[in-house]
Amino acid sequence: MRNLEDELFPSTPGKVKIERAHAISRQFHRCFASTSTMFLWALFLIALTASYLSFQSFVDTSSKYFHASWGGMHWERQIRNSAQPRRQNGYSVLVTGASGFVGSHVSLALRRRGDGVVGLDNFNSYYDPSLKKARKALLSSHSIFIVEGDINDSRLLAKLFDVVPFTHVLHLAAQAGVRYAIENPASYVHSNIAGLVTLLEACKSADPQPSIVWASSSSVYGLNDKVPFSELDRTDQPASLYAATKKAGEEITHTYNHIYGLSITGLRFFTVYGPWGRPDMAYFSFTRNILQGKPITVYRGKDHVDLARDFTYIDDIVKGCLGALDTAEKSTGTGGKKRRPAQYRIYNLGNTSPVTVPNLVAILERHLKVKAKKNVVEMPGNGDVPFTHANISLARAELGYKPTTNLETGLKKFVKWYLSYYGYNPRGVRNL
Ligand SMILES: O=C(O)[C@H]1O[C@H](OP(=O)(O)OP(=O)(O)OC[C@H]2O[C@@H](n3ccc(=O)[nH]c3=O)[C@H](O)[C@@H]2O)[C@H](O)[C@@H](O)[C@H]1O
Repeated sequence: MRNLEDELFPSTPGKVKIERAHAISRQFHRCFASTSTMFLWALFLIALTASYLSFQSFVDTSSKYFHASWGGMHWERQIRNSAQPRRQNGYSVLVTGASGFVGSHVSLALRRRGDGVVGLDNFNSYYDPSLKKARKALLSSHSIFIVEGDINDSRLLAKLFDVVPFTHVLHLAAQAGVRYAIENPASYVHSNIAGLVTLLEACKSADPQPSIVWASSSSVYGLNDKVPFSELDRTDQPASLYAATKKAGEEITHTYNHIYGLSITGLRFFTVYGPWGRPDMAYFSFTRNILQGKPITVYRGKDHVDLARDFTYIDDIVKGCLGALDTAEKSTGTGGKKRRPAQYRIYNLGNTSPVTVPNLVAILERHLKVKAKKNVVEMPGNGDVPFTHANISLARAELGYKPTTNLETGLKKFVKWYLSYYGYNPRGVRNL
């Protein structure tokens, strides 16, 4: 009986050697053949994986592209229409942050007098984006088109300047809020530094270069205690990262003015308030809480001194912005080089009459006809300054800036708007 070994190795010795040799060689070939097959399979799999990955990245990139809310002939037509001035020698203004508080007001004012306006806004969720969408709808009803995009998107900016020879850029897009900088410092660097530089790069390369008017802040005066704050006062002691990024913006814009001939006007806004305002600001959140019967926190300075702000009404700020745009000279650069020195200006846009925070609350109580539940606490060390007070002589002389609305009147208008927008609904949800 042949055992298993016999089966494998036949009994003839000589033949065995030969057979064995053939068997080994066959096995070797089989083995080699299977190794090379495996190798080929492995190669095939690697190639498949690689092509899958590159396809995925293509899909990612293109989906980013295809899903971007900008681009295409229809989009370009909307941009051109919106940028078209309706008056002789009217401007074509790119307004960044156009769905923001100040941005929406100035855009409407520009449109009303016949200038062309294209808005740019990223609709971030720092505060309720539905308010920004509502402002967008308002602008849209006045034929102002707002591009949904970020000032950090250099391709988008290049495209916008490619489609429209903007005469002016009103740069209001920013991460606002003094105290939020403690929670999210990176957002300030992203918008107020990186975003600003990306925008200035686009402006510097644009042909023609636009004139730039942009929002700095009263917060740059920081710990300065010489009042009222004048543009000549020191601004090297910021109390918050917000203030530091705005101060950095003033230095950065100076550099672009110096090297590339961009015409620059920086406006230091003093606590702007009014209808369609920012829900994160004290007058707005106090109103909401008072109406909802919730307590409000009122900060107080050292030695029980009340905090005070030079609250400035939005319509006055709008006039200041228009004055700055109207007196802005043309930029002097081309092809990334300046041909001669360009205009560089900084102005305070305040109200010149500071009001204490308890006084602000008292005015709101009167207009709302509701008593506030106040929690008075020591001002936390989170970036606040005890007071602001603008000297506006320069803006008055050079921009024709003349604020006319006091806090009493301005808050009355704000409360009227607030109640019509949100209704009396105690939850503060908009009644549609
Ligand atoms: O001029 C500016 O450049 C800045 O103005 C605004 O900052 P501020 O002047 O700090 O306004 P805002 O927050 O309304 O606080 C007002 C007062 O209420 C006090 N305050 C605030 C909140 C609170 O809960 N309690 C309170 O007492 C608070 O201590 C303060 O005394 C913009 O937000 C900012 O983006 C920037 O534009």
